[in-house]
Amino acid sequence: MSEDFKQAALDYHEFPKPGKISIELTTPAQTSRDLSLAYSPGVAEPVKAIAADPENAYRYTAKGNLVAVITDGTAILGLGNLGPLASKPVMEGKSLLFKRFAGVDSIDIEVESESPQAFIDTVRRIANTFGGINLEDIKAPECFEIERTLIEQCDIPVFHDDQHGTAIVTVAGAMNALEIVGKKIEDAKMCVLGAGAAAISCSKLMILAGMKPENIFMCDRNGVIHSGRTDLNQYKAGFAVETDKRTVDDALEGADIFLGLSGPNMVTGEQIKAMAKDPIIFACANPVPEIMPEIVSEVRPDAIMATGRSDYPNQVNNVLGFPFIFRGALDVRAKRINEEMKLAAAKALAGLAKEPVAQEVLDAYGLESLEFGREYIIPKAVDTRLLGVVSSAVAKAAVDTGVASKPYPANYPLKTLADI
Ligand SMILES: NC(=O)C1=CN([C@@H]2O[C@H](COP(=O)(O)OP(=O)(O)OC[C@H]3O[C@@H](n4cnc5c(N)ncnc54)[C@H](OP(=O)(O)O)[C@@H]3O)[C@@H](O)[C@H]2O)C=CC1
Ligand SMILES: CC(=O)C(=O)O
Ligand SMILES: [Mg+2]
Repeated sequence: MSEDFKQAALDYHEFPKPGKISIELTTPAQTSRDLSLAYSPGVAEPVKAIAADPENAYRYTAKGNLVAVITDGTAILGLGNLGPLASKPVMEGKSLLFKRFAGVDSIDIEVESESPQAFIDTVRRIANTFGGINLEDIKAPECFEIERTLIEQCDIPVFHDDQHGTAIVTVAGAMNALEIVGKKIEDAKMCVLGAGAAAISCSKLMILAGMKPENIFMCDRNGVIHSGRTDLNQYKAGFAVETDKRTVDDALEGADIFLGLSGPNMVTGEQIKAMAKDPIIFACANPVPEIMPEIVSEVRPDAIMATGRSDYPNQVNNVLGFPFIFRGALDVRAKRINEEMKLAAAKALAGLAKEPVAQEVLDAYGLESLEFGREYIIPKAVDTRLLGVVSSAVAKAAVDTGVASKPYPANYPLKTLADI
């Protein structure tokens, strides 16, 4: 990043007001009567209605369209454990994306917690306020138990974005990339660098989409996760394979897909030379990928390349998932976000990339044309059709699998934010 760009990023966050989000009123609050309705004495009426029936919270408060973005700051992007306060710009950023792309109101909450249990207790105690909880940037392995327990204890959707949002977008991109190079997911071999929240969840969804577990070579700091290792936690152990491969170089040799969910500049051009023909390289660490696209195009011009960033083609980033997944889940008041809803979202994303691209999308990216192919495997974040296509696929899957408390909405598929 140039010094100019770094300063521009700081200025963006400082001006015109510090931060990226604020709260707006939805009802009039000008006159004495307005205030009597909004506050005392009028507010007592919805209070009594909710006390009599908790469902009324969805009718009389902002709960139904409000998602908490909650973190402990232990895995902020690929920057590591910099603590809750430092994570606030990322969490405000997620709130910005929720509102901008899917009309979901959201507030960031950065929790200082001494243990996973303390974090769980904090989230559980404030869950009533929200229609959904988006867990963000919580490191593995703690994130798995945190999410599992909160799903069990809360009656609203709890979704760890780094796990499932990332997995949905990765599977969508990988399905399309494999189609473009004429390979089948059942035959594809994948080297995964990283064995944390995102890597484990992406690998699980790839298996659900058809990849063979024995074709996944996952690597952590100690190399390939194989059946001879005795240092694995239960989540990594689920990916231990019977193999002679030991290093990242071994795992890359002959691999059809490289999926990087680790940290900056972890692999070199030399290392990816050994991948199979037409390699698919998803270097998804943020903000600096495992390998830069410029290096890949030099050594492997036959590669399909994706990063998590907005400034290169093929942005494989959970921004394409979480706003629309919550939109669909909230609108049918789903109790949880299940595997069927995740796969439906992935398929909807993959399908949209094959449709003609709107002029407004081309304008936003300064492009003359764009069509399904090596440089366009996944829709652009500003594509307004994402709202309708992904949220309706998620809502339909929720209704079909019995986790929705409301029917498929009459106003679906949504065309614009004004339809919400
Ligand atoms: N594009 C996108 O949409 C997303 C991208 N990401 C990116 O993925 C990365 C990981 O995030 P997340 O899963 O949440 O974090 P976690 O802390 O849960 O996992 C990090 C993983 O990276 C591994 N790792 C770190 N350094 C190395 C190394 N030198 N060699 C091998 N493995 C290494 C760790 O290995 P070990 O287990 O040995 O400690 C760990 O398994 C981040 O860069 C993040 O920005 C995450 C979510 C979404
Ligand atoms: C994109 C994202 O959530 C991450 O890099 O952590
Ligand atoms: Mg994240």
